[in-house]
Amino acid sequence: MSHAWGYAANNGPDRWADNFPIANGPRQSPIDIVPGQASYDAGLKPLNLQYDPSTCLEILNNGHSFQVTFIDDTDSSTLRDGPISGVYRLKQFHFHWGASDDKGSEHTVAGTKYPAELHLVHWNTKYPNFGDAASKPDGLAVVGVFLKLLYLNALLIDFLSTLLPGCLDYWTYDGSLTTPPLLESVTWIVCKEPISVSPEQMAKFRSLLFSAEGEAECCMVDNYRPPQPLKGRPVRASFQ
Ligand SMILES: NS(=O)(=O)c1ccc2oc(=S)[nH]c2c1
Ligand SMILES: [Zn+2]
Repeated sequence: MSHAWGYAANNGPDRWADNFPIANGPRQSPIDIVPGQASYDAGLKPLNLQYDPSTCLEILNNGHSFQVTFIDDTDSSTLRDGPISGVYRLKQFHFHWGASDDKGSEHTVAGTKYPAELHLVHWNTKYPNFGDAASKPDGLAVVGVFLKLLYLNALLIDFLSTLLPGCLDYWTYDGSLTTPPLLESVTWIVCKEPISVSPEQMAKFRSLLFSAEGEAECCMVDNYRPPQPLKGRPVRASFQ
């Protein structure tokens, strides 16, 4: 039976535990990152991200976000080093955002919400595919990048906009998918430095629809899960 989970009052994050009891598990995501409580780990390596844009397969509205999916049958777009060992392949990236600029990110930094958050989803190639990896404690690695608004003219912002910040300092902790099935298989890597987005780009996000054709139009906004209990987990920083 397919679970009709969503972000509305009757099927949103507070109701997910009804069908996905792991929602109250020991390593749920997102979390509030408190920089002063993160411990610097000199053993953490710099992130090694190698992306080949030609392996982009399709852009789709999956009813919860819009997602850019990649061909993941070779090591053409990968994540190595950082807090992980081995090679993880990029499967897809997607975003979470708010109805207004004061909310939208899933992770927060000392309580601060950003207007949106990018998730670059990778799976551990020691497993045969994403689906199998998603059920393993070291199966997935998601790089989270905060988006902040920059009020520049459209030409300049298009020139500036990239998927990754210049500085790849990050926090890392063991967590989960932030949407059902909420599997506790994600090594989270959250970049300290946000990337910039224009008001026009944010407006485009907010013009997407949760609803399918023929249904009453419902704008895709506030598709974020709020921070979950840390339950004693360590949060490490790659920077001092
Ligand atoms: N929001 S997220 O934790 O990056 C994430 C990543 C991949 C996913 O696949 C399914 S299914 N739900 C997912 C949630
Ligand atoms: Zn996500």
